[in-house]
Amino acid sequence: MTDEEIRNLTTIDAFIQRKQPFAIYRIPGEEYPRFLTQTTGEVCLIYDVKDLDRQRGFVIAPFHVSEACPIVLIQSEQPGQPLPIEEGIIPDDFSVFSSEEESFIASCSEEYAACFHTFIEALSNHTFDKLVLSRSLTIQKVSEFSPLAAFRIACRRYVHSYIYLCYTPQTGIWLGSTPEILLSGEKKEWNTVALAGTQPLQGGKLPQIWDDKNRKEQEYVTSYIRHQLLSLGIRATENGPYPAYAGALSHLKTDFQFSLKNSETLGELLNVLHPTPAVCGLPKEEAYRFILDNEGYDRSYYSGFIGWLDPDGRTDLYVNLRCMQVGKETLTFYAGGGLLASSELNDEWQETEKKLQTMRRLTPALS
Ligand SMILES: C=C(O[C@H]1C=CC=C(C(=O)O)[C@@H]1O)C(=O)O
Repeated sequence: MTDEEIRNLTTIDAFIQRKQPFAIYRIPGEEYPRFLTQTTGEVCLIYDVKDLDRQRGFVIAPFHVSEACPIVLIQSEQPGQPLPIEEGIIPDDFSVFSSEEESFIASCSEEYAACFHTFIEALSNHTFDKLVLSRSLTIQKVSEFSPLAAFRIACRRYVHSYIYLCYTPQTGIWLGSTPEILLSGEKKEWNTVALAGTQPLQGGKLPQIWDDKNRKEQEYVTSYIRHQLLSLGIRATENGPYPAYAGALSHLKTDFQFSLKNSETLGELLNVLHPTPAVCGLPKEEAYRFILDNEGYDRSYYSGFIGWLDPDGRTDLYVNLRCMQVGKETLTFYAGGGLLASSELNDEWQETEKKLQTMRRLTPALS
């Protein structure tokens, strides 16, 4: 493959045809996306988050690890290399919806309503303090859909988010734009965030007033992360909560900064953090089981985590939110929201509709 071919990524389809794993990702604040591939051997399959200790590579981890849905590690020799993608790769006829044209489904599906009531009952009887209910939406793929063009548009539109497009034979093609760091850092300086609570931007600006439900939802995540870090003897510096950008939405965010004596046990740390109550619930283990038993569909790699892991270099792992799986004929979008006992069915449905739009607005309209 020539430099020119990589730059224009005309060979992306060829990678998939050859079943060659790759990832392209754009870290917020960086100008160019980074590209990596595994040129020899098979990707590494891992069946326990703890086994990520001392591993290096591009990680694609599911919400729930199983035989059918393992953690996949693309073992590239080096981290992604900056790739100046040309603007010209976005076809002229690629329609990007403006927010006025976006189509929201006003009333919720029966499946969602049934799950919502099951979840609310378990919250009202105090079995749980918080639960995250999610869903997927599958649409037919139009022939003009190009994952790479969608990736490029996402980079341009969602400057504050981590954008990725990846493929392995085990996971298929995934594309996402996530605002949530799970773990990032290098050497002695590390970060994570507590991100929850959702409001649309107001005239493109961050909303400054947040109601009690949103604040409480986010506080649960903050105190969980504080507690989990302390369980490993990690005392973090906290900053927040403050409103942060996430595409056309905003969330409340608290930053955690901490040092690690060594980075030999990042797998153990990830196992303690994942899944946070931003995607799961409290108490953690019971909420995890409850979601697997009652959500009614398979989250697959949505609400898992994704990104470059390197105990001897830099790590940038994000929670896999606002994502889609690109099938042969279909596109499947995923989104969820945190529920408290006081949550309202329609509000929560609308919130998932807005989150689904993050990816939907990157796809050409069905004619
Ligand atoms: C679970 C999702 O978002 C999480 C992150 C930020 C805000 C959230 C919320 O307000 O519910 C969710 O906890 C999702 O996008 O699917």
